[in-house]
Amino acid sequence: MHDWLNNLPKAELHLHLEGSLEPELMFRLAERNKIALPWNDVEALRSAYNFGNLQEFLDLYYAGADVLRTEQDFYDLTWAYLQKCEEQNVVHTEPFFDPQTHTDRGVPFEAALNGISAALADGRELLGISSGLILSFLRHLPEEEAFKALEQALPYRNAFFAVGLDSSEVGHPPSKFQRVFDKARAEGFLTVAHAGEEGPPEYIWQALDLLKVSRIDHGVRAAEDPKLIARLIEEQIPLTVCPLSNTKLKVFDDMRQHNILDLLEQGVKVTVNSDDPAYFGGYVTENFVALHESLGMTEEQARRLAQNSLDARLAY
Ligand SMILES: Nc1ncnc2[nH]cnc12
Ligand SMILES: [Zn+2]
Repeated sequence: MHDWLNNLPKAELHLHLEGSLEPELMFRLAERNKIALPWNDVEALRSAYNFGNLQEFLDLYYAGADVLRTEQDFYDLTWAYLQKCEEQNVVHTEPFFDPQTHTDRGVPFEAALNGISAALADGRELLGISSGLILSFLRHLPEEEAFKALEQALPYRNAFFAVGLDSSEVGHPPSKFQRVFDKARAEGFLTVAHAGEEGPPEYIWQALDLLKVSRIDHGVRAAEDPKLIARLIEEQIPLTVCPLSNTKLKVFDDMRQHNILDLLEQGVKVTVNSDDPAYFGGYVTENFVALHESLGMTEEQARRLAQNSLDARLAY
């Protein structure tokens, strides 16, 4: 069923590696690392995946990420995701990696990065999937902490092509990170940022004007500001939209209310992505299927969305 959507060649431009941690792998890593999880089994964990907003999800997501301890763990996580990409004809991916989630728990930056980088290299060689990694700062922490994460990354400059901004959005505007983004750009990084997921259109303006981003992650609340929509169309700034995420986190109550196809028809360069597929009910193909089933996305629209994702790649 829906092979035509699965078979479309596509890129994924909004994927948190830690969000691809499937419950089965979480339990396997917990056992391997002798960590007690607060859930009895995979079913109990899955039944906790009911979120009222972004923060409720993040609390569980950071708890789950605690099973990631060794280089091998990060390799296994990334490799499992790449195998999904192969199954779904995702030919290119630009995942986020949040080092602070791990270094703050005592996991060495190098262990995490080496595991991820080795899997991405194998993905290139064995699966033919091209990729580029985005170093993403946690916006609920102070800007100084983001500076430290950037400093840690500089010896591995070539492992990353961009920096990003994620975690709790409301109350943590892009302006809080202007200086660290200035520094990252001076070091030659491109920039992207989550904005307009739960936060207001003003945060999208700030991401564009202060952080000089090449893409907006989510951005669906831009629809509330016609001037902003005009700018996104004029400059063809891509939005990495994540439909299943948006309904799971109640940005939209129901998929039938999602605005991605309206934005597409207005001329906004929207793309389809999975965000945290292990938590939100599916990878890229499942997101396309949801748009087809709930919004009546046509084959022509699906092709345009897939082409947008290839056009919006930043890493080569
Ligand atoms: N949807 C999301 N928004 C912000 N930060 C995140 N980190 C992981 N998923 C996220
Ligand atoms: Zn995200």
